[in-house]
Amino acid sequence: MAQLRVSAISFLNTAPLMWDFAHGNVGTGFDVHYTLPAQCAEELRQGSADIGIIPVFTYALIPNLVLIPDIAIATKGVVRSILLISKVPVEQIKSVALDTSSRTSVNLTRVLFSKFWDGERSFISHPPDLDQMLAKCDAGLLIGDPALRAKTAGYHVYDLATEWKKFTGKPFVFAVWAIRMAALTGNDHATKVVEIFQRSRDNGLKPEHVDELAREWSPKIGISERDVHEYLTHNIDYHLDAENLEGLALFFQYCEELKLIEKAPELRFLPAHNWFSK
Ligand SMILES: C=C(O[C@@H]1C=C(C(=O)O)C=C[C@H]1O)C(=O)O
Repeated sequence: MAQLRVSAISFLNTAPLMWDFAHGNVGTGFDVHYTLPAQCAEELRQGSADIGIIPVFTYALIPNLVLIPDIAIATKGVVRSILLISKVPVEQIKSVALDTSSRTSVNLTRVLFSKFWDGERSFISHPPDLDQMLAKCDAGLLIGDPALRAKTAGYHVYDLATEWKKFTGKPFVFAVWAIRMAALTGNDHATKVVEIFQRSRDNGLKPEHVDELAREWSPKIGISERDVHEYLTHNIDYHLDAENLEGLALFFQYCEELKLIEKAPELRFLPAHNWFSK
């Protein structure tokens, strides 16, 4: 039986989701590798990966994907790792350098400027290097670990999930586990995928495992164990509950309005029971 190729994200925020994979508790059915969000989506699009924790924006662009229910990288409020860092207050920003790793937050930035921050700005894509970004533009968007590490003293810092919540009253969803339908048909592991990925998330979020992740990641990111702990338990929300789905629906609606996507996609979920027959 072929292994399912899993494209995972190398950022701290996905570490709880990957707990069982990192600790060998899922058997041999999965071939996991780690990359950046934009590349993760690209691998699913090309078919070089079967399952990926894709930027949710790209779900609207890639056909024939299904989602694993109730798992997300989301936030109900402050996210801490999606930052617009600016030399000037937001109303005065004319140009923005957007992190090349991102597909969701770059479009969240466009939505916030268009709908709530008074119109058009110029955008360029740029690798996540804050000094270089701010040498070229008024502001830079950083996501993930580079945002957690960024030295922001002296700049105006906008947490984009906080801004989204301020304007819409809703949570924000950044990433979801998506599967190429074609990869599941006839694969022995297909029937267990939902259970395996949800269990891995639940194990990763057990208090003793969050403590372990905090010890492991604190020196890697250069923030305190307490901050890592807080980030994984309070900032990031790992569930795709009804409230998060509402936030997601509104984001897709705005993306459609602004013609960033052709049409807000219908969300299709993999059922948790034995659905695929061999
Ligand atoms: C909250 C985050 O969500 C990320 C943001 C993404 C994006 O902007 O495309 C994609 C995947 C997520 O890992 C983060 O990494 O900081």
